[in-house]
Amino acid sequence: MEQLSFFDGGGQAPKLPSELMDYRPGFFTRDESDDLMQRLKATIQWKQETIQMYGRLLNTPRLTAWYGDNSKTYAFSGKKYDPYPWTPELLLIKQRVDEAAGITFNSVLLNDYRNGNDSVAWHADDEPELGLNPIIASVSFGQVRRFDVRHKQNHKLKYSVELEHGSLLIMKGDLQHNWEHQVPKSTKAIKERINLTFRVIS
Ligand SMILES: O=C(O)CCC(=O)C(=O)O
Ligand SMILES: [Fe+2]
Repeated sequence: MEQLSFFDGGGQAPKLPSELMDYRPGFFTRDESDDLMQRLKATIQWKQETIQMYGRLLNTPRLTAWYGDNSKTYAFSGKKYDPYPWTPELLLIKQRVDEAAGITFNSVLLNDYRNGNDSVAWHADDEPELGLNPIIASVSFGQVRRFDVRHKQNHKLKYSVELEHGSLLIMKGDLQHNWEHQVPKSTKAIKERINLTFRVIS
């Protein structure tokens, strides 16, 4: 097993541990990625969800959408979702991702980070219907954003990767069990990013 590195915030980000994450930049070509980003922006039924926090109703800081096989409902942040049926764009992406991961995914959660103010807070995708140590395949289009991973018991154990336009990140091992991840806000004026996380829901 590889030695875990401490991330000091400066210098080079450590190499990603291959038992947790497999990062493939350029999984989709630039032309494919430009085209898919535009099509997803136009065709996905994006929604601004709300979350109950500290007794207040807050807007989720990004737009989301849930697609997949119609029998697979998904409970997320205390709500139940019925997925929309697969679209041609999603099936095209899913086919490539299924092949790369060697898995037939049955659902996808989409996130639209409209600008640097949109983000996802520290969490793990550890809902029971995903099973123990699930494989989740994450596809990114548009603005490069930083994806941080930290160990739940030791926040100094931390990795970061810049998720590029057209990239694939396969999350595996105990990443959803012993680690958590985030996409932090950015104070810079940055563009839109769309992320898709393909999952197997039981
Ligand atoms: O946008 C990303 O790269 C991660 C999204 C994520 O963690 C999630 O939807 O559960
Ligand atoms: Fe996640």
